[in-house]
Amino acid sequence: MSISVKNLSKHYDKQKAVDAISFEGKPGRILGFLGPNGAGKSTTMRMLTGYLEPTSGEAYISGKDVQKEALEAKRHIGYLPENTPLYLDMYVKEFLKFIGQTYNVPNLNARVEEVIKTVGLTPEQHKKIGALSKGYKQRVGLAQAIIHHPEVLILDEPTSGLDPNQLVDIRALIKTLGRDKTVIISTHIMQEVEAICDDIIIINKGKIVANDSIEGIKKTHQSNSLEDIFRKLTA
Ligand SMILES: Nc1ncnc2c1ncn2[C@@H]1O[C@H](COP(=O)(O)OP(=O)(O)OP(=O)(O)O)[C@@H](O)[C@H]1O
Repeated sequence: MSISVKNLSKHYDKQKAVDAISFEGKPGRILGFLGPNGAGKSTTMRMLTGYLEPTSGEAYISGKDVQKEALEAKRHIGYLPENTPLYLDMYVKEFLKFIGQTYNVPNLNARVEEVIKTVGLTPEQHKKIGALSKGYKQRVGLAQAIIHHPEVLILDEPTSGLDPNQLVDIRALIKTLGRDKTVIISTHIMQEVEAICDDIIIINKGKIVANDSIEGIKKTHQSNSLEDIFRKLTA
């Protein structure tokens, strides 16, 4: 499995932000990681990427322990954090080259050109990042996440704040990127899950309350509405 999580927990004092969760992410599938505000989504994502130390439990990316083999694991991870932190004063290409260098990406100039095309940044490629619209900034975020050919993409609320047109474009892009990667995407937007995800995990108060394919969860709950199922499981 490209993503394997075993009994992962994060406690803040007495609060169990993430409480002994286990799940797997499969290659070529997009996994939606859903939950209400404060459920533990970002905390899980940050532990998966090795940026936050778990209180207990393990996470493996492409077979590498994110704590014990952090550098190896990071080579297989493309991460788009919530609110996409970017260097606004850098030019698009300058930034992508900078990120590519940190991963020692071979033939970097050609790879930068390639990712710019892949994410649809061509018309804006000569601008400073600070001058881009939110949708194009998000494309830069996705470009930096894929530049080193990671097997696993971890996307934390990748479409928040986008207008309806950009939303459709970025979702289509994620779907395309997901064909040959394992993607985990955190969101609380049900239409997003319907539009792009194959599998779904619902987390509530730090615990997993559902883990199934989209068809599977609808069948189990005898409902076609993910919104109703979500409310039932997280109320
Ligand atoms: N550094 C921290 N110190 C204390 N509590 C924290 C810290 N980070 C997160 N928490 C708490 O852990 C819980 C889970 O937070 P998390 O950000 O993972 O939720 P989330 O599902 O991503 O929420 P949202 O949808 O609002 O982004 C929340 O109750 C939050 O207040």
